Amino acid sequence: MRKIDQLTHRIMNLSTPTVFPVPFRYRKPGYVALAVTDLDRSITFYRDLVGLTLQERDGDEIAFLRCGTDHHDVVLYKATQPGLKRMAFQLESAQDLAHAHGWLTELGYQPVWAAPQECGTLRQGPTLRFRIPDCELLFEFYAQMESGGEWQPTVAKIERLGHVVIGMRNPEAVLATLLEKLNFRMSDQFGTHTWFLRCFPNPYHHSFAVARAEFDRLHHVNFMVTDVDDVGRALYRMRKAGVEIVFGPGRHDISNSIFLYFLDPDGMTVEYSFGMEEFAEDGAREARQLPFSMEILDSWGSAPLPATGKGGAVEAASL
Ligand SMILES: CC(C)c1ccc(C(=O)O)c(O)c1O
Ligand SMILES: [Fe+2]
Repeated sequence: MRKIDQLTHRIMNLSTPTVFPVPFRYRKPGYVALAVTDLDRSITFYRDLVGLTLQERDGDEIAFLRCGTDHHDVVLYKATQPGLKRMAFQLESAQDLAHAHGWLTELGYQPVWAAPQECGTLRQGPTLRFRIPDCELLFEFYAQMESGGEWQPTVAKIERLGHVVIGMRNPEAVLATLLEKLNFRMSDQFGTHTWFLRCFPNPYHHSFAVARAEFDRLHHVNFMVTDVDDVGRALYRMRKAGVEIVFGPGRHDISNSIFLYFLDPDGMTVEYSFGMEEFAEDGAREARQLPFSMEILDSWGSAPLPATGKGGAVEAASL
């Protein structure tokens, strides 16, 4: 059997923990922390063109934006280089968070509790951070975040922060950890380079996805919208504003989502999508190993421009 087939066979059989059930459950992808080179420029983009609301800014260094009732779904940090600072997941409860701490410690991942002052700035309860082997990405778990109050859509009826896709130089190692140790479930593999994962038991086809890349980097941040017209209107809004459209509009036959990808001011890729396959907690279908084909990637017939998914490294800063 070819090495790549052996690899695929191994990954596709990773879908449940091999030791015993992982002692915590996810509520949802919580928020994404991005490094941007010009805070005002990015606030204007994510607020006026993407449609998030500026909830709060901490001087000229940090901005909190939301697309729902949580205090933030995106946190922007002023930095010299654009990139992905961390990916935060909300767990189902404080008990899940406590169990996660013990579990991650047992695994030797040396999780650390964010300082109380930072939790205050983030308007979050206890917040855990850690890295996993062979991966630069900083993961964050929390259970409580202050509410930002009712959320009123503006230019788009965003439903939620949908998913984050990361490029990984060692996807096999990262997948083995995510699937065997961190309670992710595989929804589909696409070709030999992209794996779509659910943070269990969140039902959406993917909250997190891993793509093979030459170094650990952000591929894109996705926002799920309520209406297909949100995608159509975005196409013309972005064109009018001189924002580069890099892929779509189209339909991913993987998750059945209608999509549009465009670049933020730092060249980081943002995706709007409408519709997505959902999985029941019990009795969900098996993961598929889909062959790479452009028709599956976009059944409408578009193809991604080279700039798609290229902007921004995963920040390798200390915990
Ligand atoms: C091009 C990327 C990695 C991709 C492919 C498929 C879907 C989907 O089926 O929803 C995505 O959301 C993607 O971002
Ligand atoms: Fe996506």
